[in-house]
Amino acid sequence: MIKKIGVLTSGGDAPGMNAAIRGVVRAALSEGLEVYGVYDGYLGLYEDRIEKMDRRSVSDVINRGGTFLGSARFPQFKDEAVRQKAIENLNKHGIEALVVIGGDGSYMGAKCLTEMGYPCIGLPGTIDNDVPGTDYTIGYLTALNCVISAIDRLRDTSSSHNRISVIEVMGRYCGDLTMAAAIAGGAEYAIVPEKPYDETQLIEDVVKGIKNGKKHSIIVVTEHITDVHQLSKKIEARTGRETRATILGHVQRGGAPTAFDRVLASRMGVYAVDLLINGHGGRCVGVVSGELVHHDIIDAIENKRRVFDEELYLTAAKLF
Ligand SMILES: Nc1ncnc2c1ncn2[C@@H]1O[C@H](COP(=O)(O)OP(=O)(O)O)[C@@H](O)[C@H]1O
Ligand SMILES: O=P(O)(O)OC[C@H]1O[C@](O)(COP(=O)(O)O)[C@@H](O)[C@@H]1O
Ligand SMILES: [Mg+2]
Repeated sequence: MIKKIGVLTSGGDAPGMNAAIRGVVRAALSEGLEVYGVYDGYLGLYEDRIEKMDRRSVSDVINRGGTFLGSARFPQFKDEAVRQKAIENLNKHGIEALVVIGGDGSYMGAKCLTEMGYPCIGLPGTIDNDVPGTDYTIGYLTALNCVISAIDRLRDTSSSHNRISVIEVMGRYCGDLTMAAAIAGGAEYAIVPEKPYDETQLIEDVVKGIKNGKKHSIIVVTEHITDVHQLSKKIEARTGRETRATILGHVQRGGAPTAFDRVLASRMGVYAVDLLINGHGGRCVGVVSGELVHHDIIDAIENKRRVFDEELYLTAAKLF
């Protein structure tokens, strides 16, 4: 049976990553395994910054946002020779399998290691909710709460000033955060990457809203679709209403994880260790309809697509 495992966090940090590391470390120790933490994701793996963890290593972290192990973007990991060095480092420590907590990019890294014969388990950790094979990623719902509270605040001031508010939300190329925040924040318009964007139509809809008596409007837009400052200027020019753009930025990534994310992360951490002691490597973990599931990581990346939630989209359309 497997005796030594490693754990790392990679890509953009997400609230609940600490709870997931803690789940992996404590479950592994409870099962009699040795567990090693890797600092700063694949970068630390390459640079051999690896330390043995004990139960106290993960004390006082369950409530903290971010990741105490650190994270990194390390594009060099796409290079096979770099990954080979990482595997050599793992072998040197006698670490037989690695739990990777991260988003779609980190999953690619874990898939590549698995293809090179080194077994990995992927846990979905990203605010973007863009990982295949799971309904929710660790950190998504915490970030969603943050976005909603920002929208609430912007609503207060934009309604006081009869202004239009354009709010840019993270998500990379996934509109889940935008869609859900728009519904929960009572926004008038949600612009997401999964649907065509028609700027002229949007501006005319805003004009129509004003004609129908709207005193202010909230438009929520996923990043990378348009320049929200330019869009605001165009809306202001067409409507004659003051319009302000707000890019929420990295505040969305921080803060204490919600109860849901702490529980989800803890469950997934324990589940990852269960998979490894039962001889499963090369898997990625998800939660589907409340149940934990695991998929082949290579198949999940090559063949599973994130399905856009049409029902949510249609619901939003009736509420705006
Ligand atoms: N195609 C790939 N092959 C190997 N490693 C990758 C690949 N894509 C991403 N990675 C690794 O995963 C890291 C995190 O990916 P990134 O997309 O930045 O964040 P996330 O995992 O949160 O989506 C990258 O910095 C890189 O080290
Ligand atoms: O922190 P950075 O490097 O500026 O990256 C910002 C990106 O990271 C995210 O916050 C999280 O994305 P990942 O989980 O893919 O890392 C995206 O929503 C955003 O586009
Ligand atoms: Mg990603």
